[in-house]
Amino acid sequence: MEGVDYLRDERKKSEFDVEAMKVAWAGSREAFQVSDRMAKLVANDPVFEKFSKPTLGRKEMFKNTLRKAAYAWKLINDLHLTEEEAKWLRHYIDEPNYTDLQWEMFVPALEGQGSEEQKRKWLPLAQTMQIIGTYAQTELAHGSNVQGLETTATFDHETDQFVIHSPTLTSSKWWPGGMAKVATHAIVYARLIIDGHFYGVHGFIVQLRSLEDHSTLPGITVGDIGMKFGHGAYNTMDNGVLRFDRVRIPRNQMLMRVSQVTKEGKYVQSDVPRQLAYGTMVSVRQTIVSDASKALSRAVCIATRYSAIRRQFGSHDGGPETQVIDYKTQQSRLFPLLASAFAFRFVSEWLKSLQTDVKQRLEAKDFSTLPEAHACTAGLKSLTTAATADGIEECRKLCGGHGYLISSGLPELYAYYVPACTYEGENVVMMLQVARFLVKTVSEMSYKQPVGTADYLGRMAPLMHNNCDVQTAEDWLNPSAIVKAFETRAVRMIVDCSQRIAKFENQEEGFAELSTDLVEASLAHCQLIVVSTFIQRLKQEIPGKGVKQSLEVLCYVYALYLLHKHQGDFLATGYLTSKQASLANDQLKTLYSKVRPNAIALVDSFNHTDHYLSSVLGRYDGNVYPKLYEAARKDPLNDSDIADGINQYVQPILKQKLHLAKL
Ligand SMILES: CCCCCCCC/C=C\CCCCCCCCCCCCC/C=C/C(=O)SCCNC(=O)CCNC(=O)[C@H](O)C(C)(C)COP(=O)(O)OP(=O)(O)OC[C@H]1O[C@@H](n2cnc3c(N)ncnc32)[C@H](O)[C@@H]1OP(=O)(O)O
Ligand SMILES: Cc1cc2nc3c(=O)[nH]c(=O)nc-3n(C[C@H](O)[C@H](O)[C@H](O)COP(=O)(O)OP(=O)(O)OC[C@H]3O[C@@H](n4cnc5c(N)ncnc54)[C@H](O)[C@@H]3O)c2cc1C
Repeated sequence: MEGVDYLRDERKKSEFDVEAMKVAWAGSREAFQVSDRMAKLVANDPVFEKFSKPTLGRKEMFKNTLRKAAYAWKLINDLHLTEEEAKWLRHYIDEPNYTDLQWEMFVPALEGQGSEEQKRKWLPLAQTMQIIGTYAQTELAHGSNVQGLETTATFDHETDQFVIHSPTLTSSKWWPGGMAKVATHAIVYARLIIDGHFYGVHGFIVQLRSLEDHSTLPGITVGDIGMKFGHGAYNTMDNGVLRFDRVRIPRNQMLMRVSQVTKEGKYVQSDVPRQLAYGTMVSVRQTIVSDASKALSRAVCIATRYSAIRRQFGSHDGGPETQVIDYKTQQSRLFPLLASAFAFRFVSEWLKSLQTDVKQRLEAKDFSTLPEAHACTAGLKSLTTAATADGIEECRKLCGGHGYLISSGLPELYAYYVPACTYEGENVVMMLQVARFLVKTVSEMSYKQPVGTADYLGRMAPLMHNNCDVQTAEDWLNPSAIVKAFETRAVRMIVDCSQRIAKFENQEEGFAELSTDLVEASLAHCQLIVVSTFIQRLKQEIPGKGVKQSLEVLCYVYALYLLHKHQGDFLATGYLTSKQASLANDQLKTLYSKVRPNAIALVDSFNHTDHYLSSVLGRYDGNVYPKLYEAARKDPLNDSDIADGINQYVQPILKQKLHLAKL
């Protein structure tokens, strides 16, 4: 039997309706249809071929990406694609490029931070790509500490302009995507100075390049910051360095929704919180959570299909060897990642609805849910990107040696993905933001009832004293037992930190001293959100034979896997006995055997095309070995029998007549 037959057999084992599961994964039938249409459009168009990418040099690779982006823009216009379709199209093209910054950051920054007048002027230009923008916040010396940025924007009364300047080497903007070679404009974050007074960091629209011939404008120095981790992965993007030598822009190019500077040089803070200036980061963090489930599902799909095809050991009578997916150790590493992909998918949907709600409230000048939305987005960004980056690497290992080949699709996926742990808020820094929110919520509880994702803190008294009543492994198959365990662990960790901070004379000092524990408490809080959201999702109607049941199994796998992984927390907080923790682990192993027959069908439900996966190991048809061999044959080193350099550097060594004694 070949891999093709193995996957065919696996698909027959499925206990649920795969087509219905595809809809559940996508969120709705319409969402499925849009993404499916765009996936096929990209996969069937030779312009979007990407197998040659690993062999291209940086310049060729960059040019090739520009070509694809231009063609994609033509398709978007010619086919009158909707915003949603265009987003999926870019997603399936699968090469980071300047349009990510244009659509994910530049346009949202104008929308979220521009005044009505500014939006009227700049948005049509950006939305029709007459200008191309980037988000220039991070500098050589400061990324996380936004208030520490050094670039200055000094108001000049006489000319009614701001003077944008890079006073030091360390104030050079460093990292913004698309900035080195493509962007014509940037939202530049700089310290506002009026009459020698500092008014904090604000965003300014600055033109970098001529719209006539694309040359850099006077006073601007811009370039690429150099190759990044992994060859093909993120090197299609021109992350840039940018310096200003007293560049002048009109006063009306400061983003003026949150605060304004008048013609007279008066600084006016409007009635919206100044944190709204960070709104672009919040919206992109939500997109990043959604991206996490896509990246993880991609890696899991490759590793699962390959694990069903790969056989090692176990043949005693000349019969077939054991499929590696049947090893319990393989299952215990793979299936929690499969469950995590679904968990992240559902939590990202929930986060999107939370953001929509916050947006509507902001329009009505209700800012009450902003701190919670910030904490949720920051925390879930951190949790999902960290787990996804680790998960992709685990999938590479699950594929043994072949996982290390570029043709497996995993090394480049990892290299592309791993900076998500750093950009848009370094993960530890983000968890500390969650901790601030939690500690503050606890300290305000005597006069303010916690709401939303923090509402369980309001039930602190029972949660501090309850004990787990699980007695058998089956008792763990109960959503309320699971939620109670996660709530109790989180509440006890947060309260413990809060009480210890309160003992410090200086609270900031206490916070710093306890920051490692605080990060763990924040993680416990965020895991509770993911687990509860999964459980809530299962309370909704989910059509299709066996779909809900399969998702229930995955939900328990996700929760009990976390419980097992973090059992130290659950035991240390005194909620569980070691016997109950061990029962949870027994149940987890039983659940793995329920996932096993459905594993291939579950990864098929992601509806990933072979083009998108770009993996010989993850091919839908399972024809792995012949295609691995074929891919290897195509390597440029195999173009000729005698490679360049052999005659020059190897032959002379072979032809030396040295005697051992002389060596
Ligand atoms: C084969 C492989 C290839 C595969 C390729 C596949 C490619 C696919 C390609 C395309 C697909 C298309 C779809 C794309 C989707 C992809 C996603 C998009 C990716 C975009 C690309 C990435 C580009 C990256 C950009 C960046 O990184 S931009 C820079 C981001 N920078 C940061 O995030 C900085 C982090 N720092 C901060 O956020 C803050 O400064 C801080 C740490 C929060 C500051 O803290 P603090 O000093 O306390 O701040 P204060 O200003 O004093 O605030 C105090 C107060 O405010 C609260 N606060 C803080 N922030 C917020 C906020 N945002 N909202 C509300 N409130 C906030 C804070 O909690 C305090 O509150 P209290 O006073 O109450 O305590
Ligand atoms: C691929 C990529 C693309 C990017 N694109 C853009 C872009 O388009 N536009 C843009 O403006 N920026 C961009 N960035 C920059 C990115 O946003 C920053 O790198 C990120 O915000 C982290 O900041 P930093 O580099 O200053 O890290 P640092 O803050 O210097 O982090 C270094 C270490 O210090 C720790 N640390 C920092 N502060 C604290 C603290 N208070 N407490 C405890 N530990 C702390 C961190 O946990 C980390 O371990 C990009 C970065 C990458 C890698």
